[in-house]
Amino acid sequence: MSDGAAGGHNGVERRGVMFVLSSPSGAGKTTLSRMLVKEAAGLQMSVSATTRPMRPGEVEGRDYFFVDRAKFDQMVAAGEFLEWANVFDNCYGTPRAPVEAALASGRDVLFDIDWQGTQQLRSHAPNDVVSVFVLPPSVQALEHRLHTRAQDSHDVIQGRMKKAGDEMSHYDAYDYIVVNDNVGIAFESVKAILRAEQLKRERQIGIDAFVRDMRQQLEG
Ligand SMILES: Nc1ncnc2c1ncn2[C@@H]1O[C@H](COP(=O)(O)OP(=O)(O)OP(=O)(O)O)[C@@H](O)[C@H]1O
Ligand SMILES: Nc1nc2c(ncn2[C@@H]2O[C@H](COP(=O)(O)O)[C@@H](O)[C@H]2O)c(=O)[nH]1
Repeated sequence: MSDGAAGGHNGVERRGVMFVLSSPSGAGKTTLSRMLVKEAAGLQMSVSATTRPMRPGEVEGRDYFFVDRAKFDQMVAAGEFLEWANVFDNCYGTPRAPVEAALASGRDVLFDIDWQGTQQLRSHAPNDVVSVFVLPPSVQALEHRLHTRAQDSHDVIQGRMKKAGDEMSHYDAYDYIVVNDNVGIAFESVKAILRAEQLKRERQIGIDAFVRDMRQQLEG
């Protein structure tokens, strides 16, 4: 799925996509994001900062930048976030600098963020954001996934289940909806959306010159 240098498709310069996945907690965003980053060369995961405690198995700088509330507030005040929000009583924010650097070098960026963050990103960059809402196949499957992930306490899981309905109510602000029942099929769907969005004419900013050059060769 690689586009090669500078995000170009067959040598045509292209604007990077800001590819957002949101869902109720446990529907499978992190799973799908990891699969996508492995397969889609040129796609960079945005690593958020959070005040949430680290889960077993999480790695600083890979899963999140784990910071305390004072540091988070300082980052907000310094304008270091592209967006930030309070989710499940913790703060989460997208560091601005890595995203801007990736987009400037022609890479696509993948965001695993909630609906509030998506709204903020969309207001900053309406033409670059492509958003996908991931739904679980059922409420029972969602709860089962949160339990089998086995990384949160019973109380945390109950809290997230209580808020799942609220999170889901924002599905209609998203460009695409993917039901994550079979993970392989959901992955193929998300990958197809990214590919189609990369190929949109308006994102292929080098296409005019590319066609002009060929026409000149044909005419000359
Ligand atoms: N299609 C699927 N079928 C069965 N289990 C799945 C499927 N997709 C993901 N899972 C499992 O469900 C659990 C939750 O998935 P994941 O952590 O990716 O969710 P998430 O949406 O990122 O949650 P959060 O918002 O809390 O970070 C994980 O244990 C994952 O392996
Ligand atoms: N608005 C933002 N939401 C974010 C960001 N990073 C993660 N999230 C969302 O928070 C919840 C909970 O995540 P978890 O890792 O504690 O399970 C989930 O919906 C994420 O998508 C962010 O930078 N901004």
